[in-house]
Amino acid sequence: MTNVYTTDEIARHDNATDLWIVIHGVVYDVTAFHKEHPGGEEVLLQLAGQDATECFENVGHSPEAINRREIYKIGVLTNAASTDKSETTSTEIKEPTEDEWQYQEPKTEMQSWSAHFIGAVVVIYAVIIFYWYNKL
Ligand code: HEM
Repeated sequence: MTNVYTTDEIARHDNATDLWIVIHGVVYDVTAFHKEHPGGEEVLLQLAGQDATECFENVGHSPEAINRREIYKIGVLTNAASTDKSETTSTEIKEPTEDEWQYQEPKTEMQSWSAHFIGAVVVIYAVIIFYWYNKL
């Protein structure tokens, strides 16, 4: 069964000899890894015992880094701690799916098919105007 941790519990693992971080609600023990982290040990030390999701995503880690992350997974963050402060005794927390762990590109307002459609209309108009001018 997956281990479930509270933010308070995770916060206790905040140093070089005991270093946990949270990414997308998943808890990683990177004690053994932080010294060999290609991005430097400092960044991981600064976020020790905390949620490192934003930093992890901002860097735009490679798929290799995302896969490597799995080696250090030790459990998940309890929903009670991440969403609200209410007490819960349930340990049956849904494990995030592979999709939830992957970095998702922010959804743009305009879907790509409509962008292509508008692009095509602009091109058609440009061709019509071009021929129209050449006929004059
Ligand atoms: C278990 C967690 C992590 C793993 C396994 C990991 C792994 C890696 C790997 C393999 C790279 C080399 C580049 C790449 O393949 O993308 C890298 C680079 C880097 N990482 Fe991480 N990383 C983790 C967490 C973090 C966090 C939480 C931060 C932010 C605080 C961070 C910041 C960076 C930076 C700044 C680089 C350098 C990027 C560059 O040079 O372009 N990493 N990491």
